[in-house]
Amino acid sequence: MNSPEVFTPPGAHLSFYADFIFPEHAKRLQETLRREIAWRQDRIFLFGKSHLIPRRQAFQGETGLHYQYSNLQLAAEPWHPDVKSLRDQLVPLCHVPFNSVLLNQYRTGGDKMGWHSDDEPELGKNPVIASITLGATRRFVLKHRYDKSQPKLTFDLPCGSLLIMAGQTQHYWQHALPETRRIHEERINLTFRYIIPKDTSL
Ligand SMILES: O=C(O)CCC(=O)C(=O)O
Ligand SMILES: [Fe+2]
Repeated sequence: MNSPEVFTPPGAHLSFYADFIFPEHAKRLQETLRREIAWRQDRIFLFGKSHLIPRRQAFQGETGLHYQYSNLQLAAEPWHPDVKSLRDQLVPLCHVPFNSVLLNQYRTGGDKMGWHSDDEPELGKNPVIASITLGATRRFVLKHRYDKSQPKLTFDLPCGSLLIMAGQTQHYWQHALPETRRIHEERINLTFRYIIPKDTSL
């Protein structure tokens, strides 16, 4: 594996590995996950109205973990073995004991994710998020939350790439995956996270 390209604009720390997974392996993995993941298209409520989210997703990890997102609470499903082996590669690389992953399936360029930060309290302070792309290259953009003079950052994330967001990135920056109508192929994205387990003994 080549060393990453590192980007450190004010308040962010991003490491980009263009070729984290070999192309043939990445392609096979995409096909396996497309077939074997229990993808769901949930509804969220925004300003009193219900919307189908513009992508499909799944949440996996250690038993008992939950991911809270808008009005949704997803309980962790058991690791898919191929997802678990990616986790096992990322733990020593990032020095983070990732215990969960959010999987997103963008069926075509019409599927997308709006501006947000991954700053839920259960991720703790300065969470490290490791993001793997399989399938179509889509544009991933970041913008500073407060300092509008900071230029936007754009990454074209290719199949098999890894982008690590670390440091204060989630406090000072938002990110999004805009729709790209000219793309008709699927992209699958896996964002590995460490969720602080709730102490159930209390
Ligand atoms: O699909 C992507 O690259 C971004 C996913 C993301 O931001 C998230 O899951 O929080
Ligand atoms: Fe995110």
